[in-house]
Amino acid sequence: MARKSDSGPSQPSPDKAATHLAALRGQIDKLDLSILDLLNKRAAVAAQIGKVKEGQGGDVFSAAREEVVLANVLVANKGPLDAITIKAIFRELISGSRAIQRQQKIAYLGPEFSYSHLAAIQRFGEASLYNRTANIATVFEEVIRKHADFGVVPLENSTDGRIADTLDLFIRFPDQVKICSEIRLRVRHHLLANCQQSEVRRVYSKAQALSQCRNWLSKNLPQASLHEVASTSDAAKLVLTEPHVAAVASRQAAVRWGINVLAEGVEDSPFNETRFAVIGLSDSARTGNDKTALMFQISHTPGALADVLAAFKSNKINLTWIESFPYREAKGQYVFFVDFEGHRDDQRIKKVLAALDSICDAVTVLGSFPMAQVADE
Ligand SMILES: O=C(O)C(=O)C[C@]1(C(=O)O)C=C[C@@H](O)C=C1
Repeated sequence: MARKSDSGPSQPSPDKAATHLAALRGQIDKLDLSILDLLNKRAAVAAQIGKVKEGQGGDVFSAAREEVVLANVLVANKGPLDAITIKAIFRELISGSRAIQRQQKIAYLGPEFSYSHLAAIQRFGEASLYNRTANIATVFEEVIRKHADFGVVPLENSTDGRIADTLDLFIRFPDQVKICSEIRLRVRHHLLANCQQSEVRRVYSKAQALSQCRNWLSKNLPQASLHEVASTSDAAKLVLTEPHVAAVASRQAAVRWGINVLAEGVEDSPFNETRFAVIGLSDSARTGNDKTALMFQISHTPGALADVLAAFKSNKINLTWIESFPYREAKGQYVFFVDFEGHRDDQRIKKVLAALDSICDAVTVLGSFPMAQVADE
């Protein structure tokens, strides 16, 4: 008597499977053409919007509108594609729309594949033109001189706190640039090398990246010495020229220079994140889920800072960031930076800004912008 197979449901014959596969691929080919048609119909509408904006002298990039577009599709999405995939698809779609309207030039702190570059691509997609600069001051200057439409500058990271150069530049150029968008980038570091992990003798990276991976490196590469270089990209390039060398850098750097990823996610903190500001000549319209950034100076009198904080408290405004920064022009004076929930057009924010005007020696609104979610690089 023939024994029943215990290997589960019977498999279709190879011929049947091949026919089925071809039929499914045929469905995908047809769907792709429909999607392509819809993509170009959408792009044609975006081109018309571009003409309207041109007539009004409006900006191509609208951070507020892009938030709404993304929220609409994410709420409507029933899968099986996940939110990360939908976001990535729409990011590139919108990037393409902007390029049709007028290609946007984005200045960022280089080199290529620095985390500033990755953050810029997160926000502006592949269809924008990117202009790398040697320092953060040049990003500000490029925007002010209108050589770039926008600039991407780091504000703070979760391990080392504020980025002093950026805060200093907001003080040096008050009212000349505005923050129109923020980018929160989940920073993942990887160990890149073209030798075995046991053969690594030297590890290169930027100072912050080495400090963010210190525990992992001492546990997993006790035989290697650590060396600071100007950027994670420079570190990756050294892997190509020196033997027994590894770099702590991004996945994109590994792909760009054809280096193996020996270990992924070697950062010590699972919450390693850098927050960036997108600077332009104006800030963003209200979305209902916004933040505002400002800097202020107060007199050296008892309770002056407490009065400022009390104005936020009495208007029930949640602060999301506060930093004090030495003011170079006057010894012993400080400039305070705060971010809080709400848009400068909200009634309660207008109230608090009016209160700060009477308490502070100087107040500069750096901009209102949509509150960002953390994005994976
Ligand atoms: O709605 C607009 O203002 C558009 O230009 C369209 C669009 C989009 O593709 O959805 C493109 C660029 C803007 O930053 C926002 C949205």
